[in-house]
Amino acid sequence: MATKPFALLSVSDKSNIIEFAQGLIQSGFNLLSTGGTYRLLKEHDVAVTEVSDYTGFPEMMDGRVKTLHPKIHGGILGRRGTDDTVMNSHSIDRIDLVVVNLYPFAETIARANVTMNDAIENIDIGGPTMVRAAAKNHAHVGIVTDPADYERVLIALGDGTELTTALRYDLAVKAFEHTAQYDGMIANFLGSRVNDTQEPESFPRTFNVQFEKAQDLRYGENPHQNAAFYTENQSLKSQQSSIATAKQLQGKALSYNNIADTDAALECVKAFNASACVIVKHANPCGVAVDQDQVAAYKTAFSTDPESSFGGIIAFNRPLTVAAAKAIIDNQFVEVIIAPSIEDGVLETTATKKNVRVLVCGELPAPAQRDSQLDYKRVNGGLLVQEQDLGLITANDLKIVTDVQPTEAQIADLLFSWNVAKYVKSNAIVYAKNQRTIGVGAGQMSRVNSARIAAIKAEHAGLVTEGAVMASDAFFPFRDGIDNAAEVGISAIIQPGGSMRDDETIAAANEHGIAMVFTGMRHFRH
Ligand SMILES: NC(=O)c1ncn([C@@H]2O[C@H](COP(=O)(O)O)[C@@H](O)[C@H]2O)c1NC=O
Repeated sequence: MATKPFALLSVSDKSNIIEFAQGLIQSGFNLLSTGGTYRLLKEHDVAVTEVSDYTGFPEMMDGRVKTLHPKIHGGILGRRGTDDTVMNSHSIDRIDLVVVNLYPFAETIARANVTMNDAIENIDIGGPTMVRAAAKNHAHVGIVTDPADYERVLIALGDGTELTTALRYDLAVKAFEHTAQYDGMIANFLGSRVNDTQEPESFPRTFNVQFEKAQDLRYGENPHQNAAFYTENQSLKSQQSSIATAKQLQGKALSYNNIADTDAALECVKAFNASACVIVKHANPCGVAVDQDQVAAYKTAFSTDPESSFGGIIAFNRPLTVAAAKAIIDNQFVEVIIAPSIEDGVLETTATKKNVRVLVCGELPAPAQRDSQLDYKRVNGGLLVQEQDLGLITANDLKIVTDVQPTEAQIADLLFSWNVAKYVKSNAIVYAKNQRTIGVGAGQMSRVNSARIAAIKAEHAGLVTEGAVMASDAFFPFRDGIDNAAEVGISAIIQPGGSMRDDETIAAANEHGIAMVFTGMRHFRH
């Protein structure tokens, strides 16, 4: 029987494995390794025994069977103290540390034109078996699945081969999280195809995604609700900027509602190519403006609805300037400011209101380049899953349906208001002029009431609706919405069209001399 325990190294991602192996030898381990890992270590003069020499069985079936042997699994799973006799009688040595990372299934299925055979061959079997065995026996065995842990494991080992109970437990939880995510990915891939076909046919039969806790929250939407913020598992996470990638540079801890509203503001500001400012309150944009001058963009957005902007969330799609930060801090109570980055000096400016949360999220993708993510909505006892609404409309997509043709300036404002309406809860009505909102009517159960509210808000803010354009996130079921728009002086309307009474709304627009365009795309948001 070996006096020193074994560490078994079998890794697909071989980064830093040589240094780690050398460190393990110094700590007092003998090393066991599978083919590819063994060869790499040998090439670097690391003393190591090949698993096949130890078990007496060659690796076979193109690597499908390498470590699946009682001498390996007995060495990992044997209960020290309880199973010593049986281990001795079968010449099974202790394997006290298992270092495994799995076949790259995620990378394989992400490749264009991946074949089903490639995917199947990249389903690791022996690796997860060892990972789960070691994690189960964490009372005695350490399991390392992430090269990022090599350093802390070597430090913890020092000159010995024992890890603390706490570290073994932590590594075991991480190992089960790793295999759960790995198997979830496989189930999603196979479960969204029928009969071994290459192309996905549908959403998977079971929906398996892993979210990692980013932070505990003080409470949820209300103080009597516990809450936490989870972000998508690293391997699935989009690389694009989002609330999940954002870094907080100053201010109080983010609340549940802050995170939800910041997401709404950031996703809305991403819709604009030009420099824009979006102010969100209770998940709805209450002021939006496009202006190269960031201070002007902020001031104009704010002036749409100063009352609602109080305690709002403000998002920019350009680096935050000192001047814009100062304009905000001097002007209003704000919960969160988020921008791709900040200029030098911004934090000195915002520090005067130290509770204000300042976040940077990294450069934003162009509107047409946004990653397609899935949207989830929990219902009691279930989950609704859909593709994110990233539908884009350009001037070329617009169908002019009235006698009056919109001018170029009106088309620009129609598209602006359409972009805002997409981020306003339905029924959504947005009045806009000169690339700024004039009034936003959100979340009403009848469309005409949203239109009335947009007009009331404009009046309240001292803004003129005469000559403004109007966006409606869905078609007008009756002509009353158009009549209402005419009453407040709306000059052009953008809406999806598609109602059985489109003729009536077109006739109403013609009667009032309003230009109207159809997008053919609806943007309900609940
Ligand atoms: N089949 C087995 O018994 C087996 N044992 C370990 N592996 C995997 O083989 C990989 C390492 O292989 P190599 O050292 O040959 O490069 C690791 O990702 C490990 O998880 C196996 N491969 C697949 O199941």
